[in-house]
Amino acid sequence: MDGKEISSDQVIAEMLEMGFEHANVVEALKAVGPSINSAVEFILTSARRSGLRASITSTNNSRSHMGNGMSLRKRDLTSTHSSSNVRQSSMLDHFQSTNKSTECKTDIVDGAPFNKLEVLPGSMSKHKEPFSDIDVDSNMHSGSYIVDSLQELDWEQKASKLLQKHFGFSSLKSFQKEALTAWVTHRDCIVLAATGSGKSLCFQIPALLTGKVVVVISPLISLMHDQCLKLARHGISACFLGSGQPDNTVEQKAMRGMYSIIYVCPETLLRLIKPLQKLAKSRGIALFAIDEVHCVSKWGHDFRPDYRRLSALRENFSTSKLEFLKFDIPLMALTATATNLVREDILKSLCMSKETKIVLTSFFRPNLRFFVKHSSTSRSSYGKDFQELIKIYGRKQKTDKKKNTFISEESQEVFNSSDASSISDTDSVSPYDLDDEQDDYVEGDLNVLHLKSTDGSIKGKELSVEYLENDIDVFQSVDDWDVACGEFCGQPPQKDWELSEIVDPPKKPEERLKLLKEPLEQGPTIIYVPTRKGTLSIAKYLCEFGVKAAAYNASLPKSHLRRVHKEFHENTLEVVVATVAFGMGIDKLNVRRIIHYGWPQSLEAYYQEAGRAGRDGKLADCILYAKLSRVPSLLPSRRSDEQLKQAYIMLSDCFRYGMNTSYCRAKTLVEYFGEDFCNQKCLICDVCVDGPPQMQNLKEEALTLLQAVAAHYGRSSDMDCLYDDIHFDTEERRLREKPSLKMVVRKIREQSQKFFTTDMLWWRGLARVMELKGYIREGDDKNHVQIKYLGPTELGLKFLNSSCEQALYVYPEADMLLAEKTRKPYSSFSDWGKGWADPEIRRQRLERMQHDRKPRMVKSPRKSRKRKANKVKPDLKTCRGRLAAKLSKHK
Ligand SMILES: Nc1ncnc2c1ncn2[C@@H]1O[C@H](COP(=O)(O)OP(=O)(O)OP(=O)(O)O)[C@@H](O)[C@H]1O
Ligand SMILES: [Mg+2]
Repeated sequence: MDGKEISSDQVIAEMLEMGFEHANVVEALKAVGPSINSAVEFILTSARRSGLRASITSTNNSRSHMGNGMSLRKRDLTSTHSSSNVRQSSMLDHFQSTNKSTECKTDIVDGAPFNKLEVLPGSMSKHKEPFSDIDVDSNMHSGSYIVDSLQELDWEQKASKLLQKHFGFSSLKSFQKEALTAWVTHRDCIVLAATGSGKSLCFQIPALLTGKVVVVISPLISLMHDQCLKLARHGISACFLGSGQPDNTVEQKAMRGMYSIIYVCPETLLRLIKPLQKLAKSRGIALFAIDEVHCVSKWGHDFRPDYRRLSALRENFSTSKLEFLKFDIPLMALTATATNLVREDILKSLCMSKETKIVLTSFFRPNLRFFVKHSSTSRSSYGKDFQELIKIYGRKQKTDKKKNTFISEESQEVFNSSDASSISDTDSVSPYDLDDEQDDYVEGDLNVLHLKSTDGSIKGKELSVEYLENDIDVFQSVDDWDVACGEFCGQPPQKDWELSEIVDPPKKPEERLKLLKEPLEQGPTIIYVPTRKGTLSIAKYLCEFGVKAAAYNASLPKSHLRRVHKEFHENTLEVVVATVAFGMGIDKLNVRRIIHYGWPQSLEAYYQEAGRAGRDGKLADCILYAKLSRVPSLLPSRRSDEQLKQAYIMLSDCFRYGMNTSYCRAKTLVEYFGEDFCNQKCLICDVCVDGPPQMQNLKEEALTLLQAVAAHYGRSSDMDCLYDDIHFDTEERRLREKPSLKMVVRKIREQSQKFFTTDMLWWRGLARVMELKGYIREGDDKNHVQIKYLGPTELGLKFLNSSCEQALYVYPEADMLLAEKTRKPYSSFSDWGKGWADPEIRRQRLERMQHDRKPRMVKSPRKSRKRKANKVKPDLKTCRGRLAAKLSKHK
């Protein structure tokens, strides 16, 4: 008996579910009685004895008997397969998950790592031998098995059963079905599905369906660890390999086929090609899944060079390389954030087949409410910005700091030792927010400046520790995780899914509108900040108000980080204030708010982080607090020239997202990823709720700006334009060929009565709008987040020249509105106001303002030298030559 009384019917039912044929089971029961173990043993040995012929016959019989799944058949099964042989691995899962045998009962210690595979049922022991010893039929290969067994079993039905049994879900989502259908038909597949939509199941199910191994390539040890832990809870054995794996026997065991799912980082995978080829021959590899596949692409937001080398998968696991394969082992690439460009790059870099199936789900998450709010994101704005959080989570009185601070003592020390004074306290819109030099530097909030090297990359030693999260794999070393044993036994599935109720997010507009009236349910908040210091400072602030908050960044002690993870998952922590190190794959259902406190570096990163909210389908908020008056800067990272350029483009897209006032936020986001958003609006973001601002006819302003630009390039004289009064003297033109926005606005203010009080910030917005309309272009060949040096376009010149009366109605953007709001009410009657009317006084004032200006950052001597060198007056001959060339070019 298998540890307890069990009837023949039960044994038959269990074994049928495991995939054995009815006839074989009945025969086995006749021979050994109602014992699953003995019956399995009997079938396996008799199959081996009879040269596997019998099982083929029965497979065919059962196929006709079951009569389903035939449409999936791609090729004839000419080889001999040992269904029993391959099903041994299903058995492994089965025993681990159902805990039916006495042996299993002793093996599985609740919550403890699974380290006693050696004492699994006797039938398994053959497969515990080193792979060189495995008795493998050379005709048995992963591909034909999949087709064979899945046809006979109706994979959809079987998958549903497994889903219910292991995960407690009633059905596969349609995109999961699509991805699995591609896999069943041996096709490569790219799965592009929203964050939290359930991509992992697409590669977990194949392991359960076939009993073969699924190899998952993942970028972070923490992510692998997290997933292994979850799988174990759902009764699926898994392990992760790589530098973070403390137990060196795990790798050998994995290569012998003892885990259903193996997580590896790309480097490890490349090292293990040979053993994996042997594994493909022995237990079989059902699938290679490349999770977070956007890491492959240089155009993505989280490029990892090692991911590019994963083309080795196609090279080494194809029919041309491995004779025993009948088709290439399928690749499944998964991500939540890939633009069209990134998708193309993935296909090419991984050498995916021409028939690759692209499974695309909507990126739209109807239960997420997006907001953008202006804030200086400095200490002085905490009170205003976190008022709501304190109201929700805070205890009644300001509490004893020490008692309630969820920052470990070590991190407290880090905080105390940091120079808090370096955190800017200003909340006002400064006329210097548009800093001419800003984009030449990589700078941050904390006055920490880092120069790029001449090749555009950033030297390692010059990187600030404040921002390094992108360059550090937070948990990549052995010490980082207290993993007593890096293997995860499939324990009997626990019904922990019942703890969190998952609802279908509202799809219909009326349902979404209803959300507006609903308060957010209870649940934790994650605040993402760009700097490590910021995490400490905000967490400390919140703790002082009794909020259970904790900081999380890569510099903090690992014990603290582990505690934060644990308490966050256990709902003990209310707010985690983190850098991007609190990273990919955080899968907690009830996160109610994701707050970004400072500009993210790309919309991809933003959407991925924001996507951690509301995975239970209930309403959740994604709020971006950013200093809208300031053009964001790139955080330091090692980048090639090409990557730097791309990084600027992505940051610029993100900046535009923040500046937008008229286009639904959700629509912007999903369209960014190439999706046609079928809804006009999400109805619940700030733009949809508040409505766009009133359109303004800015024709005069636009013409004035164009006129000033054209004048600089010497184009106004040959044109019949209305605004001929703005001119640059030739000296100015000679000294600086490219007119910066600042310079142009200064000219406009000086020479046009009407515009002398207008704010720089306002013109910045207009310049961006005009760039989008194609009237002006960036006149510099360097990278900028926002148009900086203005150049006219043909379309712009046409517009300038046209005598058409048509108005130019545009929606003012966020910076323009901000400028209007903070506009100083200069009265034309005040002395100050009158002074501005006088060109000489105005010139003096502007000059004084330039002088009074405090340096915003420590500028490196090297850069200053460069700038000085730029200012050296060129000789007359050179200037004339340049001007002549320019004019002839324009004519
Ligand atoms: N068929 C299903 N029915 C109901 N819930 C599901 C289903 N498939 C997956 N889920 C649940 O969806 C949640 C998210 O799953 P998963 O971590 O795989 O998401 P993901 O798409 O990989 O997200 P990310 O992009 O953040 O990695 C999990 O809690 C999972 O249990
Ligand atoms: Mg995932």
